[in-house]
Amino acid sequence: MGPILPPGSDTRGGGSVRVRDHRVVPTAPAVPTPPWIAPTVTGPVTGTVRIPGSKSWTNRALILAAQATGPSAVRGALRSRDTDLMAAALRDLGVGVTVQDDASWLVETAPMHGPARIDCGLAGTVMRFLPPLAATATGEIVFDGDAAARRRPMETVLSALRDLGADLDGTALPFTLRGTGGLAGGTVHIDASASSQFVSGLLLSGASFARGLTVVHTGAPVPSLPHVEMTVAALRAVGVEVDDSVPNTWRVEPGPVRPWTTVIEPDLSNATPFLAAAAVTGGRVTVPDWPTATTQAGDAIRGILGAMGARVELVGTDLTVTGPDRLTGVDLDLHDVGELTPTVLALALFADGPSRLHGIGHLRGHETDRLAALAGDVAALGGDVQEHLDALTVRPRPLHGGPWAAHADHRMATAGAIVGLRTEGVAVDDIDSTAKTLPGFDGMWRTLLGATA
Ligand SMILES: O=C(O)C1=C[C@@H](OP(=O)(O)O)[C@@H](O)[C@H](O)C1
Ligand SMILES: C=C(OP(=O)(O)O)C(=O)O
Repeated sequence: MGPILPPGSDTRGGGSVRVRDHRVVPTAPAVPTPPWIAPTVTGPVTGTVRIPGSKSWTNRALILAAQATGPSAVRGALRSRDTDLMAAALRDLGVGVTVQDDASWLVETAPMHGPARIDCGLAGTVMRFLPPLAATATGEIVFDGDAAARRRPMETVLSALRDLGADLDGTALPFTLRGTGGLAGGTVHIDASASSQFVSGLLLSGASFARGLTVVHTGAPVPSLPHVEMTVAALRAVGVEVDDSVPNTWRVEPGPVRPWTTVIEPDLSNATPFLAAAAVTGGRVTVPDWPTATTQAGDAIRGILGAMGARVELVGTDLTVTGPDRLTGVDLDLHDVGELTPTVLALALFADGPSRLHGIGHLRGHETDRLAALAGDVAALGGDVQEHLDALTVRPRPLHGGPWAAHADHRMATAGAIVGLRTEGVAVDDIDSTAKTLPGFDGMWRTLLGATA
C-alpha cells in the first residue's frame, strides 16, 4: 500500500506528503487527466450486457473463506478495486489468496498476524468488515485508506470492538489495532443507523470470537437492511448458526466456518446504469443471469423502473427492461436500497413530473456526501435538484452540458454517464473511479451504445 498519511493529507494532490516517521516523501506533480465526455445517443439503446460478480457477495465470501476450516474456491468473484483490496489485505495478514485459471479465487486459511498495513482504499466493506477479523489475529495492524475514506463513519465499529475486548485506538481511519490472537466476543450494543455495514462487519467474524457475538442495534432504523440479510445468508451458507428472529438483534454462535462454495451472483447494482440506459432512451436492454431470489439491493431496480413506466420482464434468468416514451416521476423511500440513489436520480431528471427520493440521509457517509454531490452536479447542468436532510427532490427541466464531478465515487460517475445519454457535453472528471466495483465500465458502456448505432 501507499504511505500511511496523517489526517488531512491527500495522496492525489502531488507535491510532498509527510509520513508517520516525519520523512518528507516527494510525490509526482498531479497530471490533470482530461474529463470523460459522456457519449450521447439520439436513438434507443438496445443490447445485452453481462455484469461481473457482486462486490458485496465477493467481499463477504473472502472474509468467511479466511476463517474456514479448509481451502475455498470463490467462483464468479468480482475483480475490482474494492475486492482486490480485500484480497490484498487478507494476504497481508498471512491468508493465501490466489487467482486460479478459471478466474476463481483460491483462499487458503492460515494463522493471521501482523505487523501489517491494511489499505482500505475507499471500500466500506474493507474498512468495516476486516477490523473485526483482524482483532482475532496477532500483532500490530494499521488500517488506512483514501483521503475520502478518513471521512467515512467508523467510530461505531471501533468502539464495538473495544467493548468486545479488542485493543485499538482511534475513532476513524487511520487507526492501529494490536491483536492478541483472539477476541472474547459476547454482547455489544451499537447504533447502526449510519450504516448497515457496522452490523454486517461484526457478524461476519462472530463465529471466530470465543463466546460468539450478539449485536443489539438501538437508534434510528438500520439502513440497507437487505445487506444485513445478505450477511446472515452468507453466514448460514458456511454453516454458521445465526438467530435473526428478534428485530434489531442478531446472534452468531461460535464455531467452525465451512469452506465457501457458493457461486457469486452478478452485481445487480452495477447492472442499474445499463438498464437505465434503456429506460431513458426508450430502448431495450437485457442483463442475463439475473438471480430469481436474492438479497442484493440492486434487485429493487425492477420495481423502481416499473413504477417509472418501463416494462420489466424476468424470463428465466434474463432481465429485460424496455423504456417507455416518457418516464413517470416517483416518490420513493430508498432507505433499504440507498446505493441505487445515483441511478434513480439520473432517471428522475428525465421524467415527466417531479420526484422525491427519501430515507437516504445515510448516503452522506458513502464514498462522498451523495446528496450534496448529486444536487451540485445537476445544478451545474442547469437542472433543479433540492437537497434535504435525508432526501432529494427533483423538478425535471432541460439540461445543458457541463462538468460532472465524480468525487471519486463510482456511482456518481455512472450517474453522469446516464445523464450524458440525453445531454450533450456532460464531462465526468473521473470515470476511472468506476474501477471501485466495475473496471472496464467505459468499454462496456461504449459497446452497448455502439450496438445501438
Ligand atoms: O454490506 C454491503 O455490502 C453494503 C451495504 C450498504 O452500505 P450502507 O448500509 O452504508 O448503505 C451499501 O450501500 C453498500 O454499497 C454495500
Ligand atoms: C456505498 C457503497 O460502497 P461501500 O461498500 O464502499 O460502502 C456503494 O457501492 O454504493
